[in-house]
Amino acid sequence: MIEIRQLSKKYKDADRYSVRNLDLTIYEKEIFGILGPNGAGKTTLISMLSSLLKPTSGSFTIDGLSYQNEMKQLKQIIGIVPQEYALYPSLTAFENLKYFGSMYGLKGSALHSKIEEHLEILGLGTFANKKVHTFSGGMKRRVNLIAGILHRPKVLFLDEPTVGVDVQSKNAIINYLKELNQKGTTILYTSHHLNEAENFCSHIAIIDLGEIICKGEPKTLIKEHKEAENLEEVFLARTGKALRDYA
Ligand SMILES: Nc1ncnc2c1ncn2[C@@H]1O[C@H](COP(=O)(O)OP(=O)(O)OP(=O)(O)O)[C@@H](O)[C@H]1O
Repeated sequence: MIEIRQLSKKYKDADRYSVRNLDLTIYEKEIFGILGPNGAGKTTLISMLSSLLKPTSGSFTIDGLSYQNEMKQLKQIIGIVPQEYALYPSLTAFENLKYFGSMYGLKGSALHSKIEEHLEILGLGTFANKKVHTFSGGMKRRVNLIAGILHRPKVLFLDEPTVGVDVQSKNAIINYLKELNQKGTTILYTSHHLNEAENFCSHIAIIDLGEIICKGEPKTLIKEHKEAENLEEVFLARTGKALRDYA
């Protein structure tokens, strides 16, 4: 489904690669977690795959479509939920979602009922006509999520979709994503919540300094690390305890 070959990114004027010669295959219907310390290259990787950032070298295909030659078709089959809210604060939740839906060619009563349905599922039905700047962080995260999936993408990219939200919102978001996955959406997400990733992901890769240092099913990785009882302990065993500060 997603074939990544020798993908690299070096930002202008940077003295090191943020993603380096990365090879990875993600299969259809997987929930794949990209985990790693601060500055490991998670956002850089997901931004390249979701066509927000141009790779320095290497290639990838999504559902057989190449980012170099078939970008237009590729953009139609992916959904993006970025780390920063991509919402207009002075518009209502409904108006925001109408705008995002129309960007994907959705319109009329079909779009309206889709928006209402999703707002309802994510507990925002009664807030449809309230301006987004009045929303809490958890409410904004849920609207941000709906904006990325209204067009029913085959592949969904999410960059830390549960950062800064309470347990209830996190629960609603994760359950909703599981449902989408069961209906056939392949999910690639980044997170620092290793407990969440352990339960949510079918497969994970830990990256550090732009390279994959281990990958597999969470349960298998925990078994392979004799000293580890959970994914967080695998993570610390593989990435160490040193702080990661780069500028
Ligand atoms: N626009 C940019 N220009 C230069 N360097 C950048 C830019 N964006 C990111 N970097 C650098 O690239 C590296 C990878 O950053 P990236 O944001 O991809 O990491 P991350 O794993 O998502 O980190 P975090 O967990 O903190 O979000 C870091 O060293 C960062 O400083």
